[in-house]
Amino acid sequence: MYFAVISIFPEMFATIREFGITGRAVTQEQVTIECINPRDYTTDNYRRIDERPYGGGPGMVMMAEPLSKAIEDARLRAKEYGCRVDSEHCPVIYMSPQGQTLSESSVVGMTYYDGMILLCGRYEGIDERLLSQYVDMEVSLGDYVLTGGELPAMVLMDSVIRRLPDIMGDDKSAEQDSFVDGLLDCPHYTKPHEFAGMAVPEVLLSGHHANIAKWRFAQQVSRTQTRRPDLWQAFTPTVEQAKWLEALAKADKK
Ligand SMILES: Cc1cccc(C(=O)NCC2(NC(=O)c3cccc4nocc34)CCCC2)c1
Repeated sequence: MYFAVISIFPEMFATIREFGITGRAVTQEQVTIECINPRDYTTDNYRRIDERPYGGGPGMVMMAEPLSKAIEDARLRAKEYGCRVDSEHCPVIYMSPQGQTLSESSVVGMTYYDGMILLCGRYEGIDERLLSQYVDMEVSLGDYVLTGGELPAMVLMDSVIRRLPDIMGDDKSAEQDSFVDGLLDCPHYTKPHEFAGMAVPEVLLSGHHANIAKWRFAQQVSRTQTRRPDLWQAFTPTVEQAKWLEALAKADKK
């Protein structure tokens, strides 16, 4: 999968290009992450990419021109990489507080793209005419104020990359399965057996896999009910999980 990131701080993206599972995906060429700096598309001596806002007010606004050239170049590179460069297969996504909030379901949808071109804002934002001309989709990480769109872009890329086929391999984490079915995660334990006077729940030492799976599911259910009643409301159990829920309900009645 091809990612082009348009940002004035390309060095930030070493975080996902050089570490962990995303870094391995890049090394193994399952994923390409190209960083494009709009400053390289300026024509003035000061390499301006921002200007004072029309209408006054604090801060600066990112200019349309350099960003438009950067996006055009990103499209060329995406095409060279083999992407079908249109909004269905390689959208221009603006990381923005005005966007749709990122969710696991929208992440899954993005794994079907050939690629994506991610636009990261800084300062007060980007000239609206650039957005209306080039942006296919605005995506937000959530309702809080940040200094830039780079971290949201990395979160989006991380969540998409880990969902691509052949990335997680045998270390596919249980966490992926749990949250995908809309439940919070169960507790995890590892060596040593004792820590700060606390042992490990006996069932996890029993080697009884069915009981262990039931205990973990029960933990996911109770944690979701207590910590995220909104997720619990929306939870739709599989046939298997519905059976386990019945068994749990019966057990609670005893
Ligand atoms: C709730 C709210 C209202 C008004 C402004 C801002 C704000 O933070 N504005 C600053 C910028 N914020 C983000 O890019 C950004 C922020 C948050 C989540 C995101 N998910 O993707 C990109 C995101 C926009 C231009 C430069 C950074 C936030």
